[in-house]
Amino acid sequence: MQKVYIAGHRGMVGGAILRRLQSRQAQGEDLQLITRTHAELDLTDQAAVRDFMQAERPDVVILAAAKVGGIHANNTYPADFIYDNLMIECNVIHQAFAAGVRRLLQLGSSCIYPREAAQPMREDALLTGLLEPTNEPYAVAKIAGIKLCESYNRQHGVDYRSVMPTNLYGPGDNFHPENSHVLPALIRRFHEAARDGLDEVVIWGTGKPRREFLHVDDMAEASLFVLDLPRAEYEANTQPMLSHINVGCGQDVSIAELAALVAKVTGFKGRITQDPSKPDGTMRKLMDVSRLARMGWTARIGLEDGIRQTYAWFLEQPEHDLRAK
Ligand SMILES: NC(=O)C1=CN([C@@H]2O[C@H](COP(=O)(O)OP(=O)(O)OC[C@H]3O[C@@H](n4cnc5c(N)ncnc54)[C@H](OP(=O)(O)O)[C@@H]3O)[C@@H](O)[C@H]2O)C=CC1
Ligand SMILES: C[C@H]1O[C@H](OP(=O)(O)OP(=O)(O)OC[C@H]2O[C@@H](n3cnc4c(=O)[nH]c(N)nc43)[C@H](O)[C@@H]2O)[C@@H](O)[C@@H](O)C1=O
Repeated sequence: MQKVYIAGHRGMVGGAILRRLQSRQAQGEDLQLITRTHAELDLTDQAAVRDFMQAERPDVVILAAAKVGGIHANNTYPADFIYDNLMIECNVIHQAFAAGVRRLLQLGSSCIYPREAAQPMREDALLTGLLEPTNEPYAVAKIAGIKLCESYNRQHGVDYRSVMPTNLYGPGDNFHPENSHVLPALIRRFHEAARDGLDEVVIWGTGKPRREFLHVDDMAEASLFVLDLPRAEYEANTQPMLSHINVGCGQDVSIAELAALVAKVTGFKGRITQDPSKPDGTMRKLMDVSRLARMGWTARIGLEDGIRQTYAWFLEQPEHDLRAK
């Protein structure tokens, strides 16, 4: 029996990972799944995390809890983004180690790479240049997460792994009108405009930045694929001080193209205009996913199909479940 703690199981990614593990359980895999809500266990509280890890002593930890948000939230609450994420990573990774956890997977983000990184961005672009200012505090915390794992591996011989997802979307996303990422924000805005018969939808920035979008079910599958790799295979494909693995689909679209796609899916027929007073952020961040492809995993869910499935899910949710208040 393996005892697996999923931190952040009520979030978009943690929820998708939990569903996959529950379906494995249902198929007979001998797993014990441990979860705590944010209200039950604040991961920024060192003593609470220590007590929890000592009491539960999981075999495996999946760290999918983080302070997460789009460009506006990152730019508006930089102290929350750096403090919460550093504290969560330090507490979960150190206290997991102290409780004897040998294997851990933590989730970073494609924003760890320099703003001007060569495209597509390879893992070895890390720490080669300046970061994008709109999310630098969050990115610094996410880089610290990678370095924490590598340092515990090097000093203590544990097996702590890192995956770096591109921009994610899907069921369970945050549809808040200001603090969310672009895809849920546009699904909500275009849906409401179509519903209310508006003739214009405004998108932030110039529409020219390009982003790569991965469906959360692909992300959950990739996370467990990386977690389940035999240690020798993980180590053969990474380096002790360059141990993270990019996760993406390998294709990007401009924000203007994305808006047109969301308009099509939601049935909005009016004009799409831009608000250039809002930040564009990084102009392009396309992942080089060849490391993960060599190891045997590639994405399956296409963008239009993924948006259609997410929109269908969105339509089924009561307003209060969309984190949109
Ligand atoms: N969404 C995206 O586009 C991307 C996400 N990632 C990474 O993937 C991971 C998962 O993100 P995602 O699922 O989208 O985010 P969500 O916001 O959907 O989920 C994060 C979860 O973490 C919990 N959490 C936050 N702070 C604490 C805390 N102090 N104590 C306990 N729990 C806490 C949240 O609970 P509550 O809501 O109650 O605060 C929430 O359930 C994160 O590491 C994120 O950085 C990386 C790239 C892109
Ligand atoms: C995952 C990733 O997410 C963030 O980085 P980002 O990719 O810049 O995030 P975003 O999804 O918010 O925006 C993408 C682009 O889209 C444009 N855009 C248009 N209209 C809306 C809109 O309505 N909302 C939002 N949020 N953006 C919009 C927006 O102006 C930008 O050009 C960081 O948290 C970072 O730390 C991180 O890891």
